[in-house]
Amino acid sequence: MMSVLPTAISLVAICAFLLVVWPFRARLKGSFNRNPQYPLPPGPPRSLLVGNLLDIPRFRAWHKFLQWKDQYGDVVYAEALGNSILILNTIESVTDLLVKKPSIYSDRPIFTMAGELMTLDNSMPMLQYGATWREHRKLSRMALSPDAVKRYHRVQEDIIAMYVDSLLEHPAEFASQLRLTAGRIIMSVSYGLPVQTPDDLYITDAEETMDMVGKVTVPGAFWVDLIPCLKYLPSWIPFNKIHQVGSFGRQRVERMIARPFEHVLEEMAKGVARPSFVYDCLKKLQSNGDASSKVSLDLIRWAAGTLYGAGGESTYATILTFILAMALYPEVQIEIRRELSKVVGLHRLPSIEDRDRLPYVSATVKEAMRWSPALPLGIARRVTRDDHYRGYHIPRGTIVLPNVWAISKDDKSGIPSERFAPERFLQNCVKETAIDPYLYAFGFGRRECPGKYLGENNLFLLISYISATVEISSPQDTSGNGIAPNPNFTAGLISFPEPFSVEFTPVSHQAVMLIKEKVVHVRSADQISQ
Ligand code: HEM
Repeated sequence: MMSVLPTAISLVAICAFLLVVWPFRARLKGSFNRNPQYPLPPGPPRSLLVGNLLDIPRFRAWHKFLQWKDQYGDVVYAEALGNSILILNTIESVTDLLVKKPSIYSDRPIFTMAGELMTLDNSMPMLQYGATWREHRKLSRMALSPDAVKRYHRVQEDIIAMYVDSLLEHPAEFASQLRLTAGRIIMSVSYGLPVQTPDDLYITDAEETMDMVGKVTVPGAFWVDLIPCLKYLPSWIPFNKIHQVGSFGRQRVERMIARPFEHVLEEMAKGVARPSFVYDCLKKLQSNGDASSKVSLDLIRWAAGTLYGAGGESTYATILTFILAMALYPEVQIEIRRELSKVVGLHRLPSIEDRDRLPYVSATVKEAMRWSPALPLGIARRVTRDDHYRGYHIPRGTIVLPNVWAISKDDKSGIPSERFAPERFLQNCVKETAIDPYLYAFGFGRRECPGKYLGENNLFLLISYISATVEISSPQDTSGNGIAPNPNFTAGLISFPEPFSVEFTPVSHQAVMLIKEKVVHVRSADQISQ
């Protein structure tokens, strides 16, 4: 009895603290920080204890935020358990804050579960805005600048040709093969893994880890993200899984970033490593006489691991969206093929160099990014200093969510936003073109996606190779009627279409032969170099 009493008292004290003091944190902070000249931005009424926690849906919050835009305006303020949240619903407000005030709006919120407990706060998308983040950006510029990505055109074309071949041979696996393809491109860029690699093992590893990351980074997925001091609760407390989940995630993340990196170290030691981001970085370290510095090796390890995590899933999500849209809007495919046959002809496959002469295909790439953006709320930011905007006070520590989904719903072109219509981006088709998704789908300001140029090339090549070779259609029922897939999308940080079925039919014998010849060539070149 004597030993139970202190434990019970401390539990009651912890619970009292969590329930009573913590939720008032923002209010208390606010009353010290608040500039009385400026009120907080408008937003839904907040309850005393939990703020708007119960108003913000755990899944697809972007829909609710769009409704709030109609009720409260472009810039909406909310609170959840003591955390201030600012939702930016227009490109103007995002540009004013995230682009024009980079020193205040380039930090990231702290995710206790994913960041601290699973160690993902070492990865570039989650790194705090500071010296280490700058080092990461410097390294990624070396591999991903507009000039640097030209080196990857060949390998992108080879891997994408193999994907299109898999559509002909194993059409039912179109989604899993696409994920593998997006992963292979990044693995090849980051670690120099061969095109048809026996090391798909690394990709499967990374996919599983990224699945987990997608779930654990949904804002509000864990109470410990809303109330960080919960991490101090001892693991023996019943139902407290915080440390167990954290430790499982940490091991997965460590495996994902360590194994392919060690593979490159081994290949370099044998003298057979292929050029890659890791190879280039390690060579540079060697030439600086810094090759055994643990800090530098760790930095490269994390920078490379981050590329896969950040780049593979967003490419997969965007192209899966394109495939779904093509089953629903066959007229778009007809137009793409018409343009491809006019500009590229029927005797070769498209290439990056054709892009400027393919305005409809380029507009389709934009429409695939707009119709259902891969990151509907971008990646959140955190305000590092008190600020004011449009007469409102923005408190330090506020989490900022750019509502990319709301921005993408603009219909100033006159074409309803629900329709998949590349024409909205073509000056000769509409009076006023829609906002260019390159201004929002890849993020903003200093934290804008560093993989943008590689990503754009992936999207362009995938869309043009697929369209040049196969026609995508809805499956048919027994009476021959098309069963149109439902355009439903998942609810994580990265949102992609929920599983759906489509059919792929070769557009011509000639188109199939072009892909087959390319694949034979890729396979033999790959074998020679192994
Ligand atoms: C369709 C393709 C892609 C889309 C839609 C996309 C989108 C995004 C978005 C929205 C962000 C957040 C930016 C912000 O906070 O403002 C981001 C960050 C990032 N992306 Fe991408 N991305 C794509 C492809 C890639 C690729 C191919 C790579 C790497 C090879 C990559 C690497 C990164 C990294 C490292 C970050 C974190 C940047 C930072 O926090 O400083 N992305 N991306």
